[in-house]
Amino acid sequence: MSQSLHFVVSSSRSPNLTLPNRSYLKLSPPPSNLRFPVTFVRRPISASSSDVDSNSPSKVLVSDNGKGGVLPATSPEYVPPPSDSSSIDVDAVTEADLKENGFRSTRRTKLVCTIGPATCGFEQLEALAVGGMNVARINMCHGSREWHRRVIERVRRLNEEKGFAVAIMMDTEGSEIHMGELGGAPSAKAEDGEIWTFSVRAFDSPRPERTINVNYDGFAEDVKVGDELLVDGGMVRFDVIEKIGPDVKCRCTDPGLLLPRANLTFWRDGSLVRERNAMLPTISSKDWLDIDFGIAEGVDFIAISFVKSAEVIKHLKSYIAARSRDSDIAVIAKIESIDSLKNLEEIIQASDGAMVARGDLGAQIPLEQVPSAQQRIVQLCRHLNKPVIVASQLLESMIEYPTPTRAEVADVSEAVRQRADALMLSGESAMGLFPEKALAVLRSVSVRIEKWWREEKRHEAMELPDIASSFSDSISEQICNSAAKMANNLAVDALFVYTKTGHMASLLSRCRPDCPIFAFTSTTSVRRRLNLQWGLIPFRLSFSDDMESNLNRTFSLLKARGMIKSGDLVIAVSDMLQSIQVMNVP
Ligand SMILES: Nc1ncnc2c1ncn2[C@@H]1O[C@H](COP(=O)(O)OP(=O)(O)OP(=O)(O)O)[C@@H](O)[C@H]1O
Ligand SMILES: CC(=O)C(=O)O
Ligand SMILES: [K+]
Ligand SMILES: [Mg+2]
Repeated sequence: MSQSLHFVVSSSRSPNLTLPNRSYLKLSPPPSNLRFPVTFVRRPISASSSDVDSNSPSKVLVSDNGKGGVLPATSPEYVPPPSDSSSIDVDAVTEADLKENGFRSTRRTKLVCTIGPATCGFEQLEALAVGGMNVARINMCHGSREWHRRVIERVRRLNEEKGFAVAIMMDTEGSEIHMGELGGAPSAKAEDGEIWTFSVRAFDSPRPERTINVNYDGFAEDVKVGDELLVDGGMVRFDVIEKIGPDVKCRCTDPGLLLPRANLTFWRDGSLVRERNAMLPTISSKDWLDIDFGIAEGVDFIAISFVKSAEVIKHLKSYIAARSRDSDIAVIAKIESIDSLKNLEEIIQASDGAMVARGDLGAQIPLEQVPSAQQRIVQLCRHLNKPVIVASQLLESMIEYPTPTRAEVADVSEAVRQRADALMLSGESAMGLFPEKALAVLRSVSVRIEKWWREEKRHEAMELPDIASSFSDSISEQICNSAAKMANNLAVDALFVYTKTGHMASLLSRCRPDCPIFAFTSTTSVRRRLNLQWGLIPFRLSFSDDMESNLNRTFSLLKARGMIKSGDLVIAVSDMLQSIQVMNVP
């Protein structure tokens, strides 16, 4: 195509217009059944180089060497272009990836890293960002607020100084039952047959031998002699043998390492016991203080642990809306309890995203039910257009070893094949010996499985249900579905979406198209949030309502930085003008 083909479907938002339920737009012949004006224009789109910010440096920081390794940063003094109206913000890693590997091999699956003692330094955080971390997660179960504040500060500085858009996710502690600290010890070993005391009493240090504090006051009343007590979902097991007031004596039946603040569950006749602890609030008083902290620090996501119902999500969202200036903190529901599975659809509907928190989920339902629960949650999230994270033990052995087990690679592959939005590292990045290597494994497995899926055309003919709640939403949804389908049929190089709130970008992402989606948005907070969603490459760019000038500017800016070239075929949509445009980059 030497000349660009440019067609616009425009509609006013008149409610009298009816859009056929699923009418995919075809290039030729023009659709005759659409009842709003359709214009086809054949004309080249011209780009003027005067728009290019001549100051934008486009030095390459790093790149993937195609074997899953990272080439070292060559330019530590890299300064990103200034965020003024004439520039476009994208990080150096994405830029290098696009230039060197082309659009097709960009990674679509996003990566979340839990930050802990192994990764909290500036250089360590930078290494993770360079290695592809899209979201940094801080877990309020561990560390002080001051510790978390410093991590947030460093991530923000990294974004400002190096042009990254790493988002921050704060994860609440929740009212789970867990052990206390081990008096400063990193762990304690429980041996087979040993008698340990679990008590709601707090102890002065040093902690009495073989004694563990439990954070839940009702513990001794809820458990019964004969119950089985599981630490961290079964890493260590005890039988309850005697109750003496606040103390519960237990015999170790599966020896292992007890870690500070490890999660505790108790089981009776093969099922999880949910006595009064089932009445514990999802958001504890400590969680509310942490949430206030998160709002004040302007985190991008708040993940709520042990969600039981949609009500708590709605409650938190209204709390955030009342307190946060732009109320743009997204709420992620962690699916890790039996109740959350019972109320799954309502919970996901009320949330801005979900996490398959397999660690605690596997301590609440039989392990063999976790894979089907994962598949159900991932599918439902995609149907409802909510980003979904698959979390816990993806590369657990890499806490200690530099290579993963084959089974772990297969597990990561399965999550990628399910087209989850994001994969998460927990202990691997928080306290493991090989955080960067673990991240590199997630990256290379993602890229490889995504490619395999495209080559084999393994995309299931997934009919996405209509989810729009208004007529204008319905137009957006149909446009995105059609644009994604056209992008696959025409094998375009990239989809462009100009979006203020990110909604159109997420609708495109939901279709999981073969090509990457360049999402242009004018605010840095929306850019960071889009970083959690499958296939989106978020750019910050100020743009107008005039799509032609937006496109011309974008082409000039991206061409000047070598990120696209003349002849690339692009489909563009926007949430200002409801249109689909197909064109070659001039
Ligand atoms: N901020 C921190 N300070 C110290 N250790 C941490 C921190 N964050 C995580 N860790 C360590 O990494 C491990 C894994 O982290 P992760 O966030 O998965 O926590 P978790 O305790 O398993 O609970 P959750 O169910 O909330 O994920 C923790 O058990 C803890 O040992
Ligand atoms: C991530 C988390 O909370 C879990 O897997 O339990
Ligand atoms: K947590
Ligand atoms: Mg959990």
